[in-house]
Amino acid sequence: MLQVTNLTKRFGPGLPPVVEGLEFTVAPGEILALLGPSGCGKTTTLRLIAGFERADSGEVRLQGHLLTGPHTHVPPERRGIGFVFQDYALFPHLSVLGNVMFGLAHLPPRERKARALEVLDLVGVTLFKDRMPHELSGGQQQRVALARTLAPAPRLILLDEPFSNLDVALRSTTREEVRAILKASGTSAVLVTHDQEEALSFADRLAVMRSGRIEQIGTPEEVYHRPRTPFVAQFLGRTNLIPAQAEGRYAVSPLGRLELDRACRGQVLLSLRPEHLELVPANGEVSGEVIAREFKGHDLTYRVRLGDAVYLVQTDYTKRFELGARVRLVPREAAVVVGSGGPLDPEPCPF
Ligand SMILES: Nc1ncnc2c1ncn2[C@@H]1O[C@H](COP(=O)(O)OP(=O)(O)OP(=O)(O)O)[C@@H](O)[C@H]1O
Repeated sequence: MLQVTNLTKRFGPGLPPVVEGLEFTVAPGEILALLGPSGCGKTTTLRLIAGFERADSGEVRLQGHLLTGPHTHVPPERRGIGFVFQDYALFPHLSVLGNVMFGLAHLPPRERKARALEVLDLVGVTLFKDRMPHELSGGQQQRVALARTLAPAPRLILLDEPFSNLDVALRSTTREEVRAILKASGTSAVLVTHDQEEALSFADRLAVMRSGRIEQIGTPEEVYHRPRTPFVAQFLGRTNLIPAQAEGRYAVSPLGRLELDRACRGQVLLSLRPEHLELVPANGEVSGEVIAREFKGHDLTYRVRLGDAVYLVQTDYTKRFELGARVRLVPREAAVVVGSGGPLDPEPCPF
């Protein structure tokens, strides 16, 4: 559906690129999330795809048609792409129905109304069709904004932090609903967010961006469980980064002998998430000390000092260890190799 090739953008001569050499595709009906810290170029990428910004180099194609290229810049209104912004941007002087009909000016009046009612029904706000935007809750306004974007049946929808103005509870339900609506209508989408949980739960695939580049792209499970760099491992939730000496499928580490997710040799940096470690009472072996405990309702997170390092371990709420308890850290999963140990590696891992 969407193909982005080698896309690069600078905001001035001599300035570093804000987006550099971006490459990704979005399949028909697929939802891709662009995730990354503030300022890494997510919104600029969306604006380049929408045509609000001109690229310095690279291509954007929709269903094979060139929209952005060396000598091509199709204007935003002729791209067949919908856009949902963070602040909904509903027209305050138009009713819900009026807002949704606005983007359908090309249709005869009767068809406009019928199509608007159809999408209002799809997003579940038909009851509010005659209300003004200020008479709706944030979540309802967001659904109307989505209806307005869906009404002209765009081939692709770009969503820029669309849930960030909603409170936590409304946010997750609206997110689920919007995902279901996109799936029901078979619309492809690119979502920009800096919220890891949102990207993991909303997207079919996600791209983790850093300083204008994609550091890793894959399904949420792949990127979460098999991060390929320390940055990706740390950005997608909490993790323990552990230096170790690899020898095939195992490594010697401060936690003892660890199984690795792939064969490697030499100094490596490993990632083990807090939920992939278990705490066991120690009986004289090499042990760590529980130095902090954080109760989070359904689970507990412990901080354990072992040697010079402090490790995070997440256990279920039934595992109780007192502060000062001596414990052993036992991995429940293979450690993930996320980096080589440094320039002195005799045979560094191939990344
Ligand atoms: N029109 C512009 N002129 C100059 N610099 C810009 C312009 N738009 C964005 N930038 C810069 O480009 C960089 C990337 O901005 P962008 O908005 O794409 O990041 P982002 O990842 O979406 O961040 P956030 O999560 O904070 O919205 C920032 O350093 C920003 O200041």
